[in-house]
Amino acid sequence: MSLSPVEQLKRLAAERAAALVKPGMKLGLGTGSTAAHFVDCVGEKVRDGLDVVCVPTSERTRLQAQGWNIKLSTLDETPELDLTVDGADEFDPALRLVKGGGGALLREKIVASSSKRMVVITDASKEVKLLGKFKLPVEADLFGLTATARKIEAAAKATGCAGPIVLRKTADGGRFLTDGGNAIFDCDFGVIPDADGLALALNAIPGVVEHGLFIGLATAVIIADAAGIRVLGDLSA
Ligand SMILES: O=C(CO)[C@H](O)[C@H](O)COP(=O)(O)O
Repeated sequence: MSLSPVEQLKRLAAERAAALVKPGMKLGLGTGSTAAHFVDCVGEKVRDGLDVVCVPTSERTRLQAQGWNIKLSTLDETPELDLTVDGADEFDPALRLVKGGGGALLREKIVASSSKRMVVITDASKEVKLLGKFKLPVEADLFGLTATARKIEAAAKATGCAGPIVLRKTADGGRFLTDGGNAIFDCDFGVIPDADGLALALNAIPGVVEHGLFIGLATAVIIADAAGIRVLGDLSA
């Protein structure tokens, strides 16, 4: 199957990450079109005899991994992982991420935080100096959504940003629900001048289940562009 140029870059980044996988490892499998290439790479290795056990971050990824006969586990059975590989919607030079474009941010964050290393794979289009080009996904409990949205607005204002907050919809206009049954607000705050402060402020809102700011989780970012592979951070950390 021939891949479009951008899919080729995603595949290249995924292959670099797959080179980190060693027999016996416990892996977290991310969600999204880039992470899907990594699942394919792991699947090919498993087909060739590699023995690993993997925890998927979404039902979508679980189904894809099952298609490859990848041995799957849960964080209840396997609470500590060696390596998680996932995509991102954007990343900054300090390896802070925005994630959740695919709606899997909660499980992605739980899995990444249960992992010794989180390696992000991406093409160069996701690189930013300051986070905020991508609308920040915030996962919220269905109870009291309007009240929660107001608190999110206040948290943004208190940390120097503002903008429309829209409840995510499905393609056919229904309410988008995560694998955990929650809603997602897509927050168009523009540049986020204080991502650390905003993350803390969002953490303090009771109706917020999780948000897409991943801070202090990624240990490396593998970036594929026309010139080849670039790495931010430490792949061995
Ligand atoms: O956070 C995510 C899903 O919740 C994805 O990693 C993110 O949306 C990037 O996806 P893609 O690789 O398709 O651009």
